Amino acid sequence: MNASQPPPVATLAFDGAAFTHRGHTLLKPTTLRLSGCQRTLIMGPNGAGKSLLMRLAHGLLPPTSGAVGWQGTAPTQAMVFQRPVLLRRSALDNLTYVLAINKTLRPALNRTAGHSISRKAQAMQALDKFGLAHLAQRPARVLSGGEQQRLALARAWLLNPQVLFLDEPTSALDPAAIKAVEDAVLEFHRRGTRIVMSTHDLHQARRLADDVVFLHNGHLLEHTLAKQFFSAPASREASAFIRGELVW
Ligand SMILES: Nc1ncnc2c1ncn2[C@@H]1O[C@H](COP(=O)(O)OP(=O)(O)OP(=O)(O)O)[C@@H](O)[C@H]1O
Repeated sequence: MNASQPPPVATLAFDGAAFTHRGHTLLKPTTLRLSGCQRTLIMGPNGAGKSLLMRLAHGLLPPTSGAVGWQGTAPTQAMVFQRPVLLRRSALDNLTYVLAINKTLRPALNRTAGHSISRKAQAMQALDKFGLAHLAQRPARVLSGGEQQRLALARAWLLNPQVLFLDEPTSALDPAAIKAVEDAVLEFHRRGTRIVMSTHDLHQARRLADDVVFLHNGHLLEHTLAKQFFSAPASREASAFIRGELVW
């Protein structure tokens, strides 16, 4: 293996993992393997269980039965939500805070010509990368939806995660902001980050997916290569969803 290549990412395993709340099984027993450094898109109509699956995968929720875990060393992870969770501070301070509390950071940002650079300078680099440098002093919570999402991505960028989870990150954004998020996702992936992202946007999935996990009503119906999913889906529900006929 080339010394500059990132180490392979461990496999995420769902073994009969289910989530039940007040007697309702919202995610039926699910067995799934997510391996390799792919871009996996979790798809399905509203209420299918996409966010639940993402939260179980990222460890934010424990399954009520079955198991979810990494085979091998758990990778470093970050998650970007539909509505970013930002601190009541400036955009810049949201990033310097992350730098202060985390030890594993993007190495290229830690050094300039062999010298370490300040947290503020690293945060400014990340803001600049995501087109937010002019908004550094603006309170994060008054930024527009698209700007907040880019700030969330800049924060994730600083963490240099091996796996990035994104839960419908573009559902409230306009086309230009959607493109900015998609470009960022592609760049994360180019730099060696595994992507697991939920969306109900078929066009977006066609643009981004290597493989697709399709959920309907809490059931995992398909996990297949994107090409196959879009050309010859195996389930009736996925066929209807691709034709735009399956609303929920
Ligand atoms: N923590 C929770 N406790 C109770 N019910 C939940 C919880 N999380 C999700 N649900 C319910 O589980 C079902 C699936 O929700 P989920 O948010 O995973 O769907 P989704 O596929 O992400 O939908 P959307 O596209 O609308 O965001 C919904 O009926 C939701 O109300």
